[in-house]
Amino acid sequence: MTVELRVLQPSEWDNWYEGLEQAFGGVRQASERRELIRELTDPTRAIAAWDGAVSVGSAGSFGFDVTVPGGSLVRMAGVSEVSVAATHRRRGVLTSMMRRQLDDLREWGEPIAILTASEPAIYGRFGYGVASWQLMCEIDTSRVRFAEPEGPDGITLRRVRPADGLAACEAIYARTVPERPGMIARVPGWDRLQIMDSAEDKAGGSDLQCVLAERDGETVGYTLFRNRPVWDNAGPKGSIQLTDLYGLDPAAYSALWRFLWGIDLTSSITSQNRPVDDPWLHLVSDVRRCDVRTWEGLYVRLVDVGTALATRTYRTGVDLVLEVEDAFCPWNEGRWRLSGDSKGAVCERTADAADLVLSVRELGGAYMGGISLSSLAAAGLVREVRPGALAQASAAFGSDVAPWVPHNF
Ligand SMILES: CC(=O)SCCNC(=O)CCNC(=O)[C@H](O)C(C)(C)COP(=O)(O)OP(=O)(O)OC[C@H]1O[C@@H](n2cnc3c(N)ncnc32)[C@H](O)[C@@H]1OP(=O)(O)O
Repeated sequence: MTVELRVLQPSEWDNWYEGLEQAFGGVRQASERRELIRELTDPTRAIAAWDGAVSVGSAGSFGFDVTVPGGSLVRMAGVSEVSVAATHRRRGVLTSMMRRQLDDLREWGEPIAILTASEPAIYGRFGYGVASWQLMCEIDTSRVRFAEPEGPDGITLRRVRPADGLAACEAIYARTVPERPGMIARVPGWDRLQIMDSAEDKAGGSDLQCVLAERDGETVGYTLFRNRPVWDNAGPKGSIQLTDLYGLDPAAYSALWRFLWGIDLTSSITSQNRPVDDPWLHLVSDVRRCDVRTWEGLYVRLVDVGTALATRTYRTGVDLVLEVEDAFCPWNEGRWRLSGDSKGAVCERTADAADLVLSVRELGGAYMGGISLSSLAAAGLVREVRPGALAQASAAFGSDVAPWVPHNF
């Protein structure tokens, strides 16, 4: 077997994408979704692995602007479309594509790569660290009360067709992007993916539904969801499957949750991906009956440690030397002095003694402010050399708002 890696040619896209679909189980996606993905895929950023004329591997990336702690947007490579044919697995094809991709990103001057993984065991070896958790829930709305704060909110709700409400929803989404690390600014085209409504998206549920929250004629929030009607011997037991819910203020946010809670003939709300500090957790009468679970969400890989650490700000002042281990990208190895605060940062090579020793994977994990360096140290993954350095670094890297990635890619 000789596998050759090449940049994808547009004419090869069908072959390449079919290989990807095969690797994920062989179910062909709806043509509308396929065509949109084709449009969104930049072939010049996509790696194709070929065994003769057969496409046996894929690895793409999208250029995204992502919020980092402090609120600014930083260009990152959103790695996706990764697959190796079942006939060619466990022979190093993925490893060779990851090698090529990280070399390319370095050459293109893109200091950070991010992804969400199909399985947690895959990407740590390439220097990706878990940088956020996401919350899943199944709320028993027949037993759990939504204890909304009292007071007039002036909110009215309006149901619209998702396509008709898209511009208003996207305007709300855009306003929330700078408020939370990990949020990805929408690139034109990706908004259409949000309201795609093929049979595979519905999976037994209704068409996608959209409700806008408005105050004085201004949109101040929205929710996208499906209703999945279920009846059993005891009567109706439908479920609301929540896709999106954003409110610009507490009143708009609560009004949307209250609305979902009260939909007749349903007794649960489920979501696969909410932030771990979602405010509704404080507004329910019985959080145990909300069946809250967590998954790891975003993975971060610092491609160029110096540039990456200098592109975010720090919650408190920091001035210390990090000794970084990075076997897969050895150009990052060695000691870096990081000095910064809430206004900006500098990170440069130094010959000074190390204050903290850690691998690039842990540094990527801590980058978005949601995984504390102290907890990584407690796990034995960060070593404090100078007493006090860990507390200083952990406070500086942290974020008040948990990182979260609601944007699929
Ligand atoms: C960002 C995204 O797109 S996530 C989507 C990832 N794609 C999928 O999950 C689709 C289904 N799976 C696949 O296509 C393939 O199994 C891949 C892409 C995950 C792995 O491809 P392979 O070519 O088999 O990986 P490769 O041979 O380079 O493996 C490198 C190492 O990772 C390990 N590894 C690879 N995949 C997995 C896995 N799913 N679980 C655990 N270990 C894994 C290998 O055992 C190997 O370990 P070793 O170095 O200790 O021997």
